[in-house]
Amino acid sequence: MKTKNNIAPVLKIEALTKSFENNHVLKGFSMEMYQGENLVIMGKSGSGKSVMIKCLVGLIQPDSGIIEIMGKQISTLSNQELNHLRTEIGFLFQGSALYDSMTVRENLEFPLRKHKRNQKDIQFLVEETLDSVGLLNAINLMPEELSGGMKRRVALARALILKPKIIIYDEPTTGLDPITAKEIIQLMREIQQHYKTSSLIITHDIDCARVISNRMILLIDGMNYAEGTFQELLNSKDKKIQAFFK
Ligand SMILES: Nc1ncnc2c1ncn2[C@@H]1O[C@H](COP(=O)(O)OP(=O)(O)OP(=O)(O)O)[C@@H](O)[C@H]1O
Repeated sequence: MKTKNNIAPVLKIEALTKSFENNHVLKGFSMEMYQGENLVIMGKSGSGKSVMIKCLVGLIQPDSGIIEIMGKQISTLSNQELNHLRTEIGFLFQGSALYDSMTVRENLEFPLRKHKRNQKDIQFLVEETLDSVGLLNAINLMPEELSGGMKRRVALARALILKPKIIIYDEPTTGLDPITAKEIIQLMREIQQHYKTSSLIITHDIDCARVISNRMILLIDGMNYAEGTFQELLNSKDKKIQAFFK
């Protein structure tokens, strides 16, 4: 396997293509992500970020290309192996997507049920994870009783509860006021330090990208058009790159 400084990537995408009829969305997108890094992917609306994530987690089939997660090529895995691999990945989707009819505790218990843990372990994990997002006191509340920022924290706790090696954040600050967005970004940084996860962050929020990214990739015209640190990309003279920072 190709490595950088002898470290294998936790995630590797090579020459990914996906079209919907004449709409060629991904045209050979490649990237690598390494353990412990916060990698931000930016791209204009409709550039194919969600399509890329769906390919990554096996929700849609790419037309061609290779995806490796922790050294495993996902197209070669059985459903059972794929399901197991998915437990190593946490997701924070747009809009939080909590179950409205369940309490915070039940929302967090839900992903654990499938994994045959005993009630005592479940209770411990739920409380530990809620504490790590600063919301232990909200454990018995219903989602409708939470603010937007609290909902996002609970969703983050749910993404973390199986202690994933990779977390995928899809627009983590969308719909939040600037102060709450800053709090969520700060929490993402703390979580990365505490759990040593690798984070793939899809965002339009340039402030979020500046604060959180160790490295960024710009998805333009279906390709990995540019990658580098925030500062490197900010200093670029390329007009397509500059457009992101205006
Ligand atoms: N299931 C599908 N069938 C047909 N076209 C699709 C499908 N899913 C996505 N597309 C098309 O693929 C393109 C990329 O969509 P995608 O949702 O990945 O964009 P995005 O970069 O995530 O945008 P946004 O930032 O607005 O969320 C769009 O033109 C979209 O219409």
